[in-house]
Amino acid sequence: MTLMLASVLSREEAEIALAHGADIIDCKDPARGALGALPLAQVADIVAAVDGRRPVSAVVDLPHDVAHARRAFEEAADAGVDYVKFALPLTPDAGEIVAALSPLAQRLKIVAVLFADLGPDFASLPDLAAAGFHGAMLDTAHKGKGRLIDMMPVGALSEFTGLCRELNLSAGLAGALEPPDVPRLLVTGPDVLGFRGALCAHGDRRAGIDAGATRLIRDLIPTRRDKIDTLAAEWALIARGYIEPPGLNETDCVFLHDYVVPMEVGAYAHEYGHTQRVRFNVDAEVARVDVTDDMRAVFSYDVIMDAIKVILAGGHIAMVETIAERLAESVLLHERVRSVTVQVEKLDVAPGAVGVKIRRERHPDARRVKPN
Ligand SMILES: O=C[C@H](O)COP(=O)(O)O
Repeated sequence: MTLMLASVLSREEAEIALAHGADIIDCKDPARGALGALPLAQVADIVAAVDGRRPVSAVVDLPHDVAHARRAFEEAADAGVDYVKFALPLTPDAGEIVAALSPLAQRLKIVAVLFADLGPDFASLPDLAAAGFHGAMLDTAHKGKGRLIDMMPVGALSEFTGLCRELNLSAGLAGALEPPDVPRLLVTGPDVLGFRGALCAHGDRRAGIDAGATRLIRDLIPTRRDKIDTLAAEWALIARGYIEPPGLNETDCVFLHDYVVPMEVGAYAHEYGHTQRVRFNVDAEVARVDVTDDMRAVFSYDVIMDAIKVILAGGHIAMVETIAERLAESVLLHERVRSVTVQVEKLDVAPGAVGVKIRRERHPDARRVKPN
């Protein structure tokens, strides 16, 4: 289950985020860059306002002196937060700092933040796990210069969340995320999606948290159904195909046609070590919901394209059949998809195209029913 993290700078913003479904309240000062710490008194005030209704995280500016770094974390813990986030240094002594913070990991959930636009080194993830850290989060350092998915392809994001999963680290993704990014990033299986800008009016991370914007993000992230208690949430269930829309049983087709990418594919020895052109044609039969122009109801062709990119990021694949099966399975993960037809063709093997075309349906039992 992916959790929604909302970055706030006051108790008033924390109340809005809580009222509209945030799972984690993150204390951060957007006026101080990508990972600006709030004064401890403000953090303590937010903790008091939240009053245990949800976990609270806080950003700590990491002093480079290890003793001071440890003290900064202890002060955050004393303020009552559940998680502490800090920017993992890119300097050679990062491992030393991680090791020095390790003893604190017994009493505090520590999350190291890596920046997708600063050339993060995923090789540091095992050190974080060995130090007992709770998790790692990919964010963007230069706000206003693009979204996370602009800075790092979805295949690399999927690699990050996969590595974290293997290391039993919580995997967070953030970075100027916008509503259309949410279904695309859910495909990578993050434990946490973090937001500030998308929760604010007009996406301006330095404006205040906006109730409607926060509600939209909440509705885009599937939540435990036992928390569903509003018509809007029920409608979100309809949009995701958990329950049948009243009186509607038609489907729409969302497609991606003639998408040609260079890919390492083939079973012959001579097909290894280089790419060849592969063409994708995908038609997803999607349950129609009687709405327009609302992100909550969208099953986007982006999701199909991202699923292909995630498969590509996995390296050489011998059989086009394997590619087709994995792609169909990934697209069918989305509750609104009733069936999908996938055609995968190699274009450089013969004068024409060779490949496979499959059709897979959602298993009837897979359809969720509205909680009673
Ligand atoms: O961890 C969450 C960050 O505060 C994300 O902020 P942003 O959405 O403005 O990039």
